[in-house]
Amino acid sequence: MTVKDILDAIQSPDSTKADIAALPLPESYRAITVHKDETEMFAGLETRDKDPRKSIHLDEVPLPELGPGEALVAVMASSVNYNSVWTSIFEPLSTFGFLERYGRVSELTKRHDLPYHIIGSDLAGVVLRTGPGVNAWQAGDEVVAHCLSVELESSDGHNDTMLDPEQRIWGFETNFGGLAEVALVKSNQLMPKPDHLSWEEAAAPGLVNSTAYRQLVSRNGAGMKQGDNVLIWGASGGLGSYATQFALAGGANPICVVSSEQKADICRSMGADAIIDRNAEGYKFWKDENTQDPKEWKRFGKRIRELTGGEDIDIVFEHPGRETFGASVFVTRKGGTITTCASTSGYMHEYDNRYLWMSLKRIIGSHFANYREAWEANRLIAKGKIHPTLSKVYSLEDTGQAAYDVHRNLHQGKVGVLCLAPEEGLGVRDHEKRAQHLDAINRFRNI
Ligand SMILES: C/C=C/C(=O)SCCNC(=O)CCNC(=O)[C@H](O)C(C)(C)COP(=O)(O)OP(=O)(O)OC[C@H]1O[C@@H](n2cnc3c(N)ncnc32)[C@H](O)[C@@H]1OP(=O)(O)O
Ligand SMILES: NC(=O)C1=CN([C@@H]2O[C@H](COP(=O)(O)OP(=O)(O)OC[C@H]3O[C@@H](n4cnc5c(N)ncnc54)[C@H](OP(=O)(O)O)[C@@H]3O)[C@@H](O)[C@H]2O)C=CC1
Repeated sequence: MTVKDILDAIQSPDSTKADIAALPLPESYRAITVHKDETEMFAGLETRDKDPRKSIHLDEVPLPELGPGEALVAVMASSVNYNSVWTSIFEPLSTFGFLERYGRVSELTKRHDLPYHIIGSDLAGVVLRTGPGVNAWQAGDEVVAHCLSVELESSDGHNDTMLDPEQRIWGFETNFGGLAEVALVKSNQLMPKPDHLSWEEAAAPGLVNSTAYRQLVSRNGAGMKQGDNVLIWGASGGLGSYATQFALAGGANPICVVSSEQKADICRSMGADAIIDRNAEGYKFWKDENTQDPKEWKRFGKRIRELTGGEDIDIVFEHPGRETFGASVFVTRKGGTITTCASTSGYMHEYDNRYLWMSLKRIIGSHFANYREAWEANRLIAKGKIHPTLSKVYSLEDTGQAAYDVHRNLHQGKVGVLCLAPEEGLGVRDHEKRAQHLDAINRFRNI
């Protein structure tokens, strides 16, 4: 049995779930990997000069053993997330350290500690097999997978699964990720594939949509409410394109920061009207590598007040990190919230703490989403209330180029990858629902 036979069975209109369940599993499959013996290949280079096209490989790999509570999924499509960029440039750490640590947890997790790391934290596809103890899902189910991997053996994670001491991001801190023809997931990562979307559209939102949902909407994050002024950095990027949609759909007032007129247009087409082009307006929050310029924070804050009719920011949706964090803390209103999930430009932040404590502001750390939050975020996609922001789609062979584009900020919204799907546009089941949302679904395409 080869992967090609599996694809044929999935694509055949006559296949039943029983047929898929009866398919023998392939011994190997193609997967995007980075190699442990190459972790030093970029030593001495600046971050921006580390080229994912050099470190990302397409390899034939053996199928991993299926354990209890797990599922093997035939991956029709995946997407590029920034965590795969981090893995491919071995920053801030080599992810092989995560695999080694996971491998020490149990006999079964040893499988993950390999000299290659199959990366990728999103997928849309079809369940091939489930392990012992899995009842909610069966072979043939069309699914997407979120990227929260938890052991749940400790009480710490039973209120909010993100707090599990063995919480990991699948395809980043675990092996057998989604940028591959087959992926291994825990069955509690599975969610129904939105039926009005193609495989590549369904694979695009998962990670960023769930993260933006927790960070901005959930009470575990900023708990956004109607009328809030929400400053969204990178408002047309991966996270930001979902944060902007959540702000608009939730009756808040997004103030979108972008770096080009083209990106400003995308935000306008989503329905936002308060937009700051950080490039055109030339904000320079740092005078040099070690000194910030509070006058620039103030100029930025004045611009926000012009756009809001004199109001300041209730919630900052932060992720650029070092470059913007001082400004983010400054422009937040008294009692407001800065919610952060990343530090793309550097994780050693500096801000003037007087503006935080004297004005009773709060900084909230947020990371991915718990199962319930991921499910709620996916439900909004399935209902057509939030839409994928897929711009460009690459083949599995070209994943290195796709990751390069994201690393160099050459992309818009989300970048998709076809894994088993032979072409774009397949997998749509509800054409009527799709027709109602077609413009929104295609908003980011080919720009
Ligand atoms: C969904 C998508 C998400 C994204 O895209 S996020 C962006 C990409 N992700 C990242 O950039 C994050 C990458 N990860 C990291 O950089 C590291 O992963 C962390 C900095 C988050 C953690 O570092 P580490 O070295 O893994 O863990 P330690 O907690 O620093 O543990 C080292 C030692 O320090 C001890 N320790 C921890 N807390 C304390 C404490 N409070 N007091 C004393 N010791 C402490 C531990 O036990 C351990 O010790 P022992 O080495 O001996 O085992
Ligand atoms: N903790 C978590 O759960 C998650 C963390 N992340 C992390 O969040 C970060 C962003 O991810 P994602 O949105 O997918 O990435 P994208 O690259 O798709 O989007 C980020 C956007 O941020 C803007 N940006 C980048 N650098 C700067 C800067 N120095 N100053 C101001 N704006 C900047 C850019 O927009 P423009 O040029 O238009 O301003 C860019 O498009 C990554 O570091 C990622 O690892 C992502 C998802 C989950």
